[in-house]
Amino acid sequence: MASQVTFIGAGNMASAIFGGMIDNGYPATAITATSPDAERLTALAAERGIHTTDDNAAAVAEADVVVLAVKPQIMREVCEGLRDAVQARRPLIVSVAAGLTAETLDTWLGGDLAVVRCMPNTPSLVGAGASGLYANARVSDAQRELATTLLEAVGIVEWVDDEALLEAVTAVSGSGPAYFFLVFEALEEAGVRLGLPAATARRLALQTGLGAATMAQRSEHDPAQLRRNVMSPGGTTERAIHSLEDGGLRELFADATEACAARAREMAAELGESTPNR
Ligand SMILES: NC(=O)C1=CN([C@@H]2O[C@H](COP(=O)(O)OP(=O)(O)OC[C@H]3O[C@@H](n4cnc5c(N)ncnc54)[C@H](OP(=O)(O)O)[C@@H]3O)[C@@H](O)[C@H]2O)C=CC1
Ligand SMILES: O=C(O)[C@@H]1CCC=N1
Repeated sequence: MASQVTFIGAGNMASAIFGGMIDNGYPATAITATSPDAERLTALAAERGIHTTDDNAAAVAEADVVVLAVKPQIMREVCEGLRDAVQARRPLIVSVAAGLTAETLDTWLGGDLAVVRCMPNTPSLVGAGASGLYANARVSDAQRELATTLLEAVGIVEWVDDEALLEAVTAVSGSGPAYFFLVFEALEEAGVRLGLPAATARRLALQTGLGAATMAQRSEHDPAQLRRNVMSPGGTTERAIHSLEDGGLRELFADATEACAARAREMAAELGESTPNR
């Protein structure tokens, strides 16, 4: 029988994950989602066939997995409201919230729980996500598999064995979609400067990004080799790549990801400061 999965919060990230699960054949009747928004719950029940309720604690009573999918700023209040129900049931806790450590969540929920912490990214909303996952010591192999199944419903999953590495995951893939969006913006602007209509430049830039990523995923060659394959000696790409390298592109990415990871650490400290038992 399928594990009972309860989503606390039925917003973008939660609906992407349970939508992906259902599309992959997971029984909708084994899924419950909660929200304070009654209209949203009615629509979700009708469209997806899942159970819905505005009572978080009741939704946890029979759950095998509880996915915490509310904003980090309200997570403490939500967890404290769930504490008794979670301690009575002791389900696997899966959090997709940015910046909150497994230990902080465990403390807010009363302690001694199996907690999986995820860093997803927004392309999960179109089934092309990339998530980094970390499990605390209480998570069993079967629970790891379950967490993998949930997050693989919206993309690829990479496990890290040190929670601090989720900062690196944030720097590469959590925040990463924004880097590529910036590149698309810059490429479109550059195309317009060279005379292309904006719509044409955008379509060409986006399709090129999609094509390059698809090709790199399918190829037996690494991205460096694929890049060299485009760079005919003495040709146009060579000039462009030299210009990007001379402009310090690699160093810019190193600096940007360092800054991102540093901010992830700061945010964890800021959000963790409100931990009751610290
Ligand atoms: N790495 C990344 O890029 C991403 C990370 N995330 C993480 O995912 C989490 C959810 O984000 P996202 O889905 O975008 O946010 P949304 O605002 O779309 O979803 C949060 C949902 O929680 C509901 N909610 C508010 N209060 C409660 C409550 N007390 N009990 C139950 N539900 C409640 C909200 O309802 P209402 O709107 O009515 O208040 C809303 O539907 C965040 O913690 C975020 O950090 C998400 C997206 C990407
Ligand atoms: O920018 C942020 O803080 C969040 C975390 C990763 C992506 N968005």
